[in-house]
Amino acid sequence: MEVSAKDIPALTAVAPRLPPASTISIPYLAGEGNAARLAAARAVRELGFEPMPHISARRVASLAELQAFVARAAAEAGVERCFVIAGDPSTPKGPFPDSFSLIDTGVFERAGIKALGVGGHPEGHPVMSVADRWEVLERKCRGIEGRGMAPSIVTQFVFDADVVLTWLEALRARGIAHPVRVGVPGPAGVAVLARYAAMCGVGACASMLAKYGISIGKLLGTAGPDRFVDRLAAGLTPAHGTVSLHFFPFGGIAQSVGWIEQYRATRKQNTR
Ligand SMILES: NC(=O)C1=CN([C@@H]2O[C@H](COP(=O)(O)OP(=O)(O)OC[C@H]3O[C@@H](n4cnc5c(N)ncnc54)[C@H](O)[C@@H]3O)[C@@H](O)[C@H]2O)C=CC1
Ligand SMILES: Nc1nc(=O)c2c([nH]1)NC[C@@H]1CN(c3ccc(C(=O)N[C@@H](CCC(=O)O)C(=O)O)cc3)CN21
Repeated sequence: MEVSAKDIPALTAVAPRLPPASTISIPYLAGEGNAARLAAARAVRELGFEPMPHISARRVASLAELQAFVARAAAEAGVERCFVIAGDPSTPKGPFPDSFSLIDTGVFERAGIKALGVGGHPEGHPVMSVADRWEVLERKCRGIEGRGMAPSIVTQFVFDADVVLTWLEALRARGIAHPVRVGVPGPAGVAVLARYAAMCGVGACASMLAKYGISIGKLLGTAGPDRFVDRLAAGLTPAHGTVSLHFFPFGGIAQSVGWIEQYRATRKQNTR
């Protein structure tokens, strides 16, 4: 589950209902600085979860800033896993244009970080061709492994589970065997989901939205990932490797946790 600094009170409220040691991602939002994200990481640790701060390459001003952030995250919040991502700014703020340039500093393993997540893009990517995408993903994973850390992949959210299944097949066919967390939008109002899709550059045509359960004629309604998770669970085979979910709680933390509880209760046979 992804929880930003300002959502820590909401996480605290539902904490007893989440499995202990769940990984909680702390995204790098434009409005939240390093101090706020460090405080969030400490709070996540104190609640008994595993904090995974995101580092957005294009938002980091200097190597010194990166070193200080990772060192403090490790020392103050016991952080052992981070997620590296390029980030949306069209011009990098400092010396890091992409995720690989962060990995390549050596800062993470030197600070005792054990696992690094990178982004996957089942539906395509705003700036890279298909071939570049695979090459970049392989290079990032190799870089992480070469530095003695464990790579994992967290995908950008999509609305169509078939797109994810096809992408997973291509990923495994290329020999990339690392665990994947599939980004899934938690339940939210249809207009909210459409707004996040637009903000995050996620293509959401009517037929994909329909597969998620969103009908264009019902913009005032809400939609949850029931059909998406059903379809994904039905389509997954051992050949798809280790796959779990990463919730983007666009409709609120409590709503996503409530959805997970309800889904578990009604579809026990599909959960692992
Ligand atoms: N997968 C996910 O969960 C998330 C994805 N994103 C977005 O996905 C995009 C790609 O991130 P990564 O896969 O980490 O790429 P990356 O760091 O592996 O970079 C791959 C290539 O794309 C170029 N690039 C990346 N972002 C760019 C941008 N905003 N403007 C111009 N060129 C850019 C880089 O310079 C590099 O050549 C980012 O813009 C990021 O904001 C953001 C948050 C979460
Ligand atoms: N391209 C891209 N950039 C991202 O930053 C990003 C993704 N994709 N995909 C997955 C997550 C989702 N993320 C986001 C992006 C923006 C907000 C954000 O601005 N939230 C505002 C409310 C905006 C609104 O409701 O219109 C906030 O105050 O929380 C939150 C999470 C971060 N991640």
